[in-house]
Amino acid sequence: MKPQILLIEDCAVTRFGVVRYFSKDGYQISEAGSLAEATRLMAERRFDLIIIDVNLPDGNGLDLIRAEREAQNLVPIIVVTGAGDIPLAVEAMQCGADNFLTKPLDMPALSISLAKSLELGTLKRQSMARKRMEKQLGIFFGATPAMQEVQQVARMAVDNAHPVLITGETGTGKGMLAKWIHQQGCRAQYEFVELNCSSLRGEMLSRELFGAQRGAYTSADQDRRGLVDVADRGSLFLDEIGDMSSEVQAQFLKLLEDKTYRRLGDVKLLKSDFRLICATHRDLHAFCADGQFRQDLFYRINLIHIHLPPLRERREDLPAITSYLLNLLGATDQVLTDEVRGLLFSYDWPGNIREMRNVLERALLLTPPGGTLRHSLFSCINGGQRPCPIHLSAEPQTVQQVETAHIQAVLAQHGGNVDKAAKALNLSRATLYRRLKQLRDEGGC
Ligand SMILES: Nc1ncnc2c1ncn2[C@@H]1O[C@H](COP(=O)(O)OP(=O)(O)OP(=O)(O)O)[C@@H](O)[C@H]1O
Repeated sequence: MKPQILLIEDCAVTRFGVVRYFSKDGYQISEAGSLAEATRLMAERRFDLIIIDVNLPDGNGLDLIRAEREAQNLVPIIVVTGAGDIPLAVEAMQCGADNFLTKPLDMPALSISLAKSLELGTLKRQSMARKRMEKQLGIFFGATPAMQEVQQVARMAVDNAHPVLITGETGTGKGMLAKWIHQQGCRAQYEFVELNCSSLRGEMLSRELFGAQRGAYTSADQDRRGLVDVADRGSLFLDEIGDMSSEVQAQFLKLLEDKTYRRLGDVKLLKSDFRLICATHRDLHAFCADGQFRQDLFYRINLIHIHLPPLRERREDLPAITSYLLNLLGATDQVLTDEVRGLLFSYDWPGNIREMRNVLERALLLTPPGGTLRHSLFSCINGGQRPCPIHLSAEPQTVQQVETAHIQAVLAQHGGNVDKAAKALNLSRATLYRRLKQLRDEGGC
């Protein structure tokens, strides 16, 4: 990606010289002859560096520097002043400019300053991204073959720019995985922009995505950037894409195909280079079949598909996930007894990892200092109703149902410990794993 530079300078000759000199070095330079023009360009696009003259026909460049820094914008700024304006240059540095040069411009000196400031900008963004990342939770993958595959595909997704579609029930970690993919990749220093498509309908959703020009609708008193623009060079995460209304689906498909879009009420075509990650708990195949979701859009977003299995289909991971979450919640001293493991194992976790985290959090609050989780867990799972131990029903059952129930009961009895359960069932560990997988594939486990 070419570094995008905004040159704000009212002298056309100086602009011409700078553009000619730096375009051959692989920089993409946009020109503005006034503050108003600069503000318009900055509303449309993100720049990696700004070169600004202090005295402009419609105002003072210092005001722009102040506004950028107040808005916590880290873009590096180089100030250009006349030789006699040194006090102004000092003031510009106090306002947050990164460097200054005097006119007439010495191009090799500007070239060095440009390279250094760009490097500084990258370092600042990386440090911000690292801080953001540190605040976020780590992600737990798990050791079951299904989750190993998830991890493998997710790693492959990190290394390329194709759209990713993450499916799975609520609370399985779709949002977390989307963030993880963004943070591991080369776009991590730019924004991760998240939008839940089920929360907004029709025009509201397209306004949010594509932005709007001033006057496009009654309360639009200024130009508004869309999230597609904010995600430029970063990632755009569209959660619950299955709920996107059909008119927005058509607009979004056009953006993916043409790589351009228009703000609401605007005629100008805009560009944004974002990495697309989508998630849904819906069955998009079924949605396509009954016309609720566009097949062509589905093909576009489904290049890399990652399905996160629900917790009940990977019970073998339960003890490790529990320990992981307890660590995360600061309860490193809690020991998982076989009884607690059995309890966790005998519940289906319809809310998946989110529910498990909430249950553990609540249980820890109810546990007296130095106490064990046991009793509080019983009251927190399943709204205080102790989960029933798995037992054979009085209804007639198939052999497969009986076998499934028996395997689950034995695993629960041994706190999800596959070794112990296999011994009790007189099976080898490998056979038990194979049997579990087989029952799952048949929809029994
Ligand atoms: N792999 C994981 N490792 C650690 N914690 C997880 C993991 N997956 C989910 N969680 C926990 O569950 C919570 C919910 O995760 P997330 O929002 O990513 O799920 P989701 O599948 O996107 O849910 P929804 O479909 O309801 O939006 C997270 O905030 C985190 O606490």
